[in-house]
Amino acid sequence: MKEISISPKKLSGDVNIPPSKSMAHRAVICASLSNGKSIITNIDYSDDIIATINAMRALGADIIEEERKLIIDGTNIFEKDAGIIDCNESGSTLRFLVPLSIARKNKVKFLGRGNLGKRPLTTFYNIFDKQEIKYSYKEDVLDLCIEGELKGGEYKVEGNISSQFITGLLFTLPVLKEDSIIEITTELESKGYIDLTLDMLNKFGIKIINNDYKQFVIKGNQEYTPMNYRVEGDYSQGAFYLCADALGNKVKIKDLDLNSLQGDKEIIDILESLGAKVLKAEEIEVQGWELVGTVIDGAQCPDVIPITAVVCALSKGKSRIINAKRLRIKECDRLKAISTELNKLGANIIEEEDGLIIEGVDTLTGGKVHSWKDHRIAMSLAIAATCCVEKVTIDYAECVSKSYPNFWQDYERLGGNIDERILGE
Ligand SMILES: O=C(O)C1=C[C@@H](OP(=O)(O)O)[C@@H](O)[C@H](O)C1
Ligand SMILES: C=C(OP(=O)(O)O)C(=O)O
Repeated sequence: MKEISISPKKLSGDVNIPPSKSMAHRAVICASLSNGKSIITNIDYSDDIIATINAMRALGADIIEEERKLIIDGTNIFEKDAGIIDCNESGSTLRFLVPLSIARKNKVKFLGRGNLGKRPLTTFYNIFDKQEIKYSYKEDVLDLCIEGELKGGEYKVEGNISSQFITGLLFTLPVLKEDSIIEITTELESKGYIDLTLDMLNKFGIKIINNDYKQFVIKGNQEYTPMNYRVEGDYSQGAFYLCADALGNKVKIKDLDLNSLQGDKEIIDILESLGAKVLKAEEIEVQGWELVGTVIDGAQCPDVIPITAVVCALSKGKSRIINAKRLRIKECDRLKAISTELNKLGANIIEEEDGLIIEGVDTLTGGKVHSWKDHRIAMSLAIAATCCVEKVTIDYAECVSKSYPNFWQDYERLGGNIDERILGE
């Protein structure tokens, strides 16, 4: 276990935001399904992306790793039995690849770690029951065996548990023999992630009709065509620095596309609604000396809510975060985690069933906090530490490798004052 102690200090300088994890997952999957060679550049080898690369290899893709670049040939996809797919802690890898693994008759076992075995999969189990696909799983740890072949047709899927189920089906249904329709039975949350999926599919030659996110019409027998693609910067990670700036740090943020389809771009609107001034140029900067609490809807951008809570904790008056129930089924219960840990630092946050009520305070103190082994909680606490008057110590700091392996190096390069200690397990 790595413990990091941060002494109070503001961050300043330039940071290159790492490539979007969501877009990298999608590019690796689409390239692996293409008949021919694709080159995917600006790759960061985070734990989640490594899981997807290895999973696509297990399904038959040929993937060569070079420095920040992948050469992917999907010509032999589905030509061997998948065997074991280790998703590590990546919900995206699991939910994207469960349907894909049985696009052809297959017998496959999914393994994983951390909270992954506790995150919902019932949407897929309901489909398996309907299609008589054999499966067995263990409670709480991810150990899922599936045997069978997915058929096209009519799918009914809830929109408010995880958009990742829908993305998984959108990757898979075009390569089945039959045509398919997906009906979304409840209001769709995380819509931006479906946009990313549809956009990437379109780039790789797959056509899907989107009837206002209520219904997706998908022709079968389609073919993915290879292409070269550069992964753009990640708004979910950029959010940490945008929020840091709103709290008085001075970081210039590079490689965030202002025209991006990423749903987490909403962090810019959130900061503006709190009174921050966002300077939108090639390098984005935020100024925020008069932040005032407001109501923030988490339905479409769950991943930026923990860091948003840090900003609200230091904004004047009351903020409410609403429609954020899904944060409870991520790497940890993120509503509980962020409220508990920020309160240890002197914040005033009350947890509600599907959100948070945050009464702003003038300053945060310091002390020992728990990362809950969740990358987004650890990084949020590290940004909070830049506003604390005393030292902040964060445990299991290595968990950032799930999405941003160089986070602590970047933090230190920006002047962050950190001390590292390696302890036992
Ligand atoms: O499709 C994706 O890349 C993701 C979808 C979101 O999940 P939900 O749809 O479950 O909210 C998000 O939280 C996750 O980090 C990445
Ligand atoms: C929830 C996340 O990812 P995943 O669902 O892919 O595990 C995340 O990166 O915050």
